[in-house]
Amino acid sequence: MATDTRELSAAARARTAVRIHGLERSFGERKVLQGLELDIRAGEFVALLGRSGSGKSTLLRALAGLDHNVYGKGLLSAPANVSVVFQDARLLPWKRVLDNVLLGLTGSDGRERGRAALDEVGLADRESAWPVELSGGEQQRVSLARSLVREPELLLADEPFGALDALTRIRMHKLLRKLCAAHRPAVLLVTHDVDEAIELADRVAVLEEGRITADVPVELDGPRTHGSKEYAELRESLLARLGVDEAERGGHGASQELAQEREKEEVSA
Ligand SMILES: Nc1ncnc2c1ncn2[C@@H]1O[C@H](COP(=O)(O)OP(=O)(O)OP(=O)(O)O)[C@@H](O)[C@H]1O
Repeated sequence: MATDTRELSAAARARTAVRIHGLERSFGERKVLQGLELDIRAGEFVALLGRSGSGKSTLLRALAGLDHNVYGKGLLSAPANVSVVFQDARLLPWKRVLDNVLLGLTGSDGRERGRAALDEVGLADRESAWPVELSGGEQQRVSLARSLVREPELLLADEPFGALDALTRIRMHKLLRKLCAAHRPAVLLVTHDVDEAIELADRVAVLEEGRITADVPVELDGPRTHGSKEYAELRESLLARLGVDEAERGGHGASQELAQEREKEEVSA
């Protein structure tokens, strides 16, 4: 874990950043969110798992204020200062890297903050590059810098690493952990990857049939490596909850090579 952790006071940690109570959302006859309940405390990192079509992106869009048709007897309270990271970096191709980071940023110290954010994601020397000159992982790092330079109270991430290769993804996990430890936003990360959820989150929630049906704290001591019994038990229980059967389980991220790579990254963290 990063050493530059910004400690939140006990009072700040106890503050609820996101409160969702009885949220409903339908598309025509199809009820996607049905009385959903979820709270996220300030600085807390929650991963959201769920089968394809279970409504994860619908929930994220509602929280981001991008869905003006959320209705029903629901309560949704989220901070105004929200940043969103998507699976594709969504950089403007006609703007250089630093200008992409600065998009919409106000204040006289903008360029300085933008450069500092690029430095945090390891791209200080690429500020004048065009997006097309960057790899997919580098573009996603610019997208993270663009999100965090705004010091959001809430960071929403919709499968941000889904399009990256497995090794780049591991490195991005390490970077995201470092950035979150430094900036302490509340985070809601949508992912299909159970390992990603366990490695990054304080809590893992499962969305099924429009509701949160499991909300599990990740209480693993030490590095979250695949080798530990606790990790394996939590992974199994989440996969079972998602209805992934025995034959499908070893899959994503479980190869020996990736497990070793993860451990190397943990040791150097
Ligand atoms: N604008 C829309 N109009 C009609 N139906 C929609 C709309 N947006 C989402 N849906 C439907 O709502 C359901 C949930 O979609 P959503 O994108 O939230 O799922 P998801 O859990 O994010 O899926 P995935 O993991 O595949 O990305 C799906 O059945 C989808 O077809």
